[in-house]
Amino acid sequence: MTLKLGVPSKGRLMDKTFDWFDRHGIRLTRTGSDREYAGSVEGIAGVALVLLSAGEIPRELAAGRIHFGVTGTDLVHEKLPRWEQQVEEIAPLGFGQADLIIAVPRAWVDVDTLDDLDAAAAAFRAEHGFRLRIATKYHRLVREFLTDTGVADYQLVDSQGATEGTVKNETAEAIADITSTGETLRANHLKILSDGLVLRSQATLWRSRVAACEGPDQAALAELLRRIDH
Ligand SMILES: Nc1ncnc2c1ncn2[C@@H]1O[C@H](COP(=O)(O)OP(=O)(O)OP(=O)(O)O)[C@@H](O)[C@H]1O
Ligand SMILES: O=P(O)(O)OC[C@H]1O[C@H](OP(=O)(O)OP(=O)(O)O)[C@H](O)[C@@H]1O
Repeated sequence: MTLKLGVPSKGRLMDKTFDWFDRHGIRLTRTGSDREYAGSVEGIAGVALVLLSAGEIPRELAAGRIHFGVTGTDLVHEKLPRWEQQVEEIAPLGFGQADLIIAVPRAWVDVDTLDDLDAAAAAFRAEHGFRLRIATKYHRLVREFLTDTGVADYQLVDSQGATEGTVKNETAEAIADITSTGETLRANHLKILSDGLVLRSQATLWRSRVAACEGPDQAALAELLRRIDH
């Protein structure tokens, strides 16, 4: 069976992933029109490129529909329960670094730590009759983190994008999202809690443990692992 390599189909991760494989003697290219999600692999036989949304690559790996895939640590940890059983981390790629953090309005001068947030959440509930809302798309990771750190009186509200805007829009009081330069947080008058780092993420090459059993082309597999020094 052709060895299938899943790569983000657009944006910052796609270009840097192509560069990374190029440095390892494997040339990935998009083919067809700008809009067509088709690609080719040169420099190694028996490998096919599958262009996918970064957010869907964890699921495709877990289902065994791709043998290898590139996506962020954050997306694998969020989307795959017990991810270690489903995928193997082959190599961090050194780009796409982002921190998943908890942030609150800068104007909350008394709230700098998770303990402060816990106290603020209890006070918020007493005053407003509903739980303080934290907007995020990282439901599993944030819930686990807040449980482990003892923050209780909150609710998660789903935000699939522009999460930092939810506080200004009054659909949430706090957020949990990834940050890289910190500019989006600053522009939206938010500050990171001093102990509010949930996860450090970067783009990573993963191997499906499920697809490994389903017989990819062994020569292609050996050659790919040799090229990436694994
Ligand atoms: N500002 C950023 N700097 C560096 N990495 C980032 C940044 N924002 C997101 N990332 C990383 O890029 C990866 C893809 O993020 P995201 O889910 O936002 O993808 P997307 O570009 O919206 O793609 P899609 O909608 O197709 O899934 C994630 O692993 C994330 O950690
Ligand atoms: O710390 P910074 O360098 O400012 O980057 C952080 C921003 O980048 C990502 O958003 P993206 O551009 O993917 O848009 P989205 O929020 O609509 O997903 C992330 O969700 C933050 O909003």
